[in-house]
Amino acid sequence: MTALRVPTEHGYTSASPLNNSKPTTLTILGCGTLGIAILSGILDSLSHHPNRSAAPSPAYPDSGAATPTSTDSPSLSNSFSNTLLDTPTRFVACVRRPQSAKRIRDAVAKYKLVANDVQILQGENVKGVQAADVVILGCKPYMVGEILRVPGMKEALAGKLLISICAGVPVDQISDALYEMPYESLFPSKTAANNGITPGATENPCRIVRVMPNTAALVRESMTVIATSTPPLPDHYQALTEWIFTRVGRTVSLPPSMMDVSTALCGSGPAFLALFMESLADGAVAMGLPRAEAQMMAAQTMRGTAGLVQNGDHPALIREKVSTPGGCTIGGLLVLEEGRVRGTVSRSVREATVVASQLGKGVSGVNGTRFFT
Ligand SMILES: NC(=O)C1=CN([C@@H]2O[C@H](COP(=O)(O)OP(=O)(O)OC[C@H]3O[C@@H](n4cnc5c(N)ncnc54)[C@H](OP(=O)(O)O)[C@@H]3O)[C@@H](O)[C@H]2O)C=CC1
Ligand SMILES: O=C(O)[C@@H]1CCC=N1
Repeated sequence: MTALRVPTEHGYTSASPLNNSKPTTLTILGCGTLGIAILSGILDSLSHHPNRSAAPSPAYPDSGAATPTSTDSPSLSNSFSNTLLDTPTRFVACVRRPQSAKRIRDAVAKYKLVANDVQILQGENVKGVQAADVVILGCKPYMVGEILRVPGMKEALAGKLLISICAGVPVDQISDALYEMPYESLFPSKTAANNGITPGATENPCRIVRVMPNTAALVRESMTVIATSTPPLPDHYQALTEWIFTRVGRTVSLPPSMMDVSTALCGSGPAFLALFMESLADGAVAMGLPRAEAQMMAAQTMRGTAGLVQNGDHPALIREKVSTPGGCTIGGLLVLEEGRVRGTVSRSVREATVVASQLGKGVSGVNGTRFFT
């Protein structure tokens, strides 16, 4: 038996009559640009495919390519049923300002089937976390301490899964804000001497996992990196994390040491690619193409090229195949090389990696101070 609950046109019902656990609630603590993108992507997934947990993305409607990890897999279903934790069907979004609340309301309004199950709270973070089974921490990196160190937060999080999407904030920093201890020491391995207890340790701490999605979660095309945890997440929390981020794109697991470069490549990547796309369109506009067509054509060309790479073609081979001897492509490519585009783009990823590593430290002006002491 699985304990998966599925949304229907008439509301939410349990897939199994034997499962009477309460609906699983996902709270986004700090629901701004990225939080809304993730929430919208999940709602889109649920509203288009209420009976399918591995819904294809709107960008590739027939392929299901954006969701390679099917949550229909027995292992995931079993993970949930073992703990009576369903996939989330209720959502809470926490912000401070009325205009932020309105922004969320406007964004979720179009997902009529599920929008009624989105509650927006202003200035009620602890209440939002109390209602949650799983929490996404979506505030700016420098706000993490201030948001987590409020009375009642630690208790509200007890035993729950806390997923941080904050750039440059290691798990230990979150653990320190909540428990004043490194994360690993919250879960001591049991020996005869300690009986699994560390002096001063918190009872029932939350599990923390760091992930790095990107803004394409809105169209369910995020590339999300899920950091491996020490100790590993319990299976049902690992499955829940993967469920959430496969709703909104692809996922990969990497060690925590890879999170800053992942932030630069995947988190910042849409901005870098948007700049390149604009440059392509600008060139075409300069040669007489109308702006709207130029932008659409640049976007589709970029997407098609990404598709070729995802289909197994090496980028260098794509370049060679397109470059007819004496043709226009090699002419254009050599202009790019003269402009040192490859070195410049690579350097921007290196720069963003170093800046990302500083973002959680609560200092301002991290750009322009690349040579940290
Ligand atoms: N934007 C992106 O593409 C990416 C962002 N990230 C990371 O995601 C996180 C969020 O970024 P982004 O969405 O751009 O930031 P936003 O500023 O858009 O969102 C932050 C949200 O947090 C809310 N917030 C701030 N303070 C509080 C508080 N005390 N209590 C409750 N809510 C609060 C804000 O609302 P209000 O002002 O009303 O309080 C706002 O809605 C960052 O840590 C960033 O590093 C990672 C990858 C990509
Ligand atoms: O620019 C930033 O700091 C955030 C993190 C990655 C994308 N946006």
